[in-house]
Amino acid sequence: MKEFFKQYSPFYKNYKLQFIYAFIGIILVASATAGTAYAIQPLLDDIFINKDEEMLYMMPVFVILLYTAKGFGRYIQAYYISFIGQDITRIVRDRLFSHVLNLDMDFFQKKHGGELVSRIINDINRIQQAVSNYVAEFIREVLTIVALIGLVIYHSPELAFYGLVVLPLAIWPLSKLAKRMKKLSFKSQESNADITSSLSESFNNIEIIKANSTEEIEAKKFSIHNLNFFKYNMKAVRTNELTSPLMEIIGSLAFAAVILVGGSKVISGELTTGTFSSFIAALFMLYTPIKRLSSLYNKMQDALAANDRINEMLNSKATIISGNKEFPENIEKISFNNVSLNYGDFQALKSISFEAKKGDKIALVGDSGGGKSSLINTIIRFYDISEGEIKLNDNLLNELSLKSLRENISIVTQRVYIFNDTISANVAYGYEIDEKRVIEVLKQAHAYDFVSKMEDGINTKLDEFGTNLSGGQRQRIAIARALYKKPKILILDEATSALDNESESIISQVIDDVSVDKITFIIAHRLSTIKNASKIAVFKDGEIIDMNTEENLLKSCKEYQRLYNLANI
Ligand SMILES: Nc1ncnc2c1ncn2[C@@H]1O[C@H](COP(=O)(O)OP(=O)(O)OP(=O)(O)O)[C@@H](O)[C@H]1O
Repeated sequence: MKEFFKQYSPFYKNYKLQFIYAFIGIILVASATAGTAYAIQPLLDDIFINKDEEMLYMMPVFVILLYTAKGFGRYIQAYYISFIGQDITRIVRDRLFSHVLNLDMDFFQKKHGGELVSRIINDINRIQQAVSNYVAEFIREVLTIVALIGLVIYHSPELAFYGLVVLPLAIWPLSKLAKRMKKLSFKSQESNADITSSLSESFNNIEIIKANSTEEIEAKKFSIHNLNFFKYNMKAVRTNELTSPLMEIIGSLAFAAVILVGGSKVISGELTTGTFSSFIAALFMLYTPIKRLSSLYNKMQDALAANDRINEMLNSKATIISGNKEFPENIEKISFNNVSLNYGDFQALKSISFEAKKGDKIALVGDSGGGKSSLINTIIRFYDISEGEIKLNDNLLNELSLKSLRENISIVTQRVYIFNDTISANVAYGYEIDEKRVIEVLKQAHAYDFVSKMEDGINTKLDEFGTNLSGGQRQRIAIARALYKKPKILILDEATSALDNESESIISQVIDDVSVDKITFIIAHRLSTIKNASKIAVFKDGEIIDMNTEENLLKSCKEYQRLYNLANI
């Protein structure tokens, strides 16, 4: 808990004014609560017993004032405290999202998208209450307790002793309950993340679910996660709700003692009825904030568990570190020297060495799993190599700034990413929209024909998955996006796989034209796509077993002959 507040206290200094207003509210609530208990004594002694008429008119005014002050105090406290909580969580959520976006590709491969969504939304919501409301409630309840304890001691120190002596008894069971709450909160949050993951998986894979009629299977899988969530929540409710009866039973012991001792003092005339009633009222009122404090402590455990999960993410660091050199103005060559790449224990690339020059179109071919995409991963630094070196001109790849490196590389993969925005914003993604250039690259990508026929042309809105486009049209938009930023390295990973033969051959021509001032890598299973490649690298089990022109490979490389024959069956 100390750690938690240490982590969030630096935020508080930005909210000095809001804290002052909230604190005024808290003081009003605490003192009005104690005032209400105090009011019972003059009510009984002066009005009912001494029949004091002046008091009869003063008391109603006093009570209205007390409750108005309490209501007003509660309102400003609630408003300003919520403001602080909402604002801190907004900032933490922004920070967490941009931190996560900057983590390695590997992190995203291992974590489920739904789990990340759950942490950024649900876990942060759970800390919102803790950073603000719980703090305010804590202060308010403590002040109320102090004011009420002051009042009971003022009325009768002896009775106060009997009324309060049992309190320490409650500490041990309450702390046990709190520990259990933290454990349960952690489990409940994990199963909440499972629910979100399961939902996002189902909606992302809806096509395959429908095509295989697996709605029922998926619904059953979901209901298992849902049931787990329910079970953990119910366990948490059981634990949390125990606090209240526990406190009440302990409180009843105190009341019993007070009635016995206090009652006999009233009978013997040592105490007035009014003082005794006011004392009892204060004691009653005292147990409410104490009960609230202990349930606050339990709820805090939920926030602590959420915070542990948030910190786990904030503490994961990117291992792909940016260099500080700019990408060379004029790219001459890229060279691979004995490059290996491991994914954990698995070696995906083994001793790769070759060089590609400006204007080269390097085709990467080979069986599935051969390592072609892994090579691309090393160029764009989605993964860092385990051995060897990659150089751009004479700069080591990892000496370049990541931003500059990625600004100068365009990659088109088989999976096309469309953002929920206009066609022009999708094409110019990450850059200022220059409509002339958008149209130019759409034409190059052979996409302008269909775009210009759309109702709003390049301003037509696409949805997130580009469902208002065909597969081939989506690919053309992706190719236009890749050309828009005038990359110095162009990577096409099965980028034309969804195109018909005619469009594919036109786009191959376009690629030939644009590739003169860049280095182009092309991965394609359709060998017609790579017929104009300057060199073809043949991958097998993470190695390049041969690299040559198609003509030479057909003469001397058995593996290429095999691929060629397979492709031409
Ligand atoms: N992120 C990853 N983590 C662990 N292993 C991976 C990862 N990406 C790829 N691999 C493994 O590395 C090997 C090479 O994969 P890669 O994607 O480079 O092959 P590929 O030649 O591009 O295949 P395809 O033609 O099917 O796209 C495969 O065995 C694959 O399972």
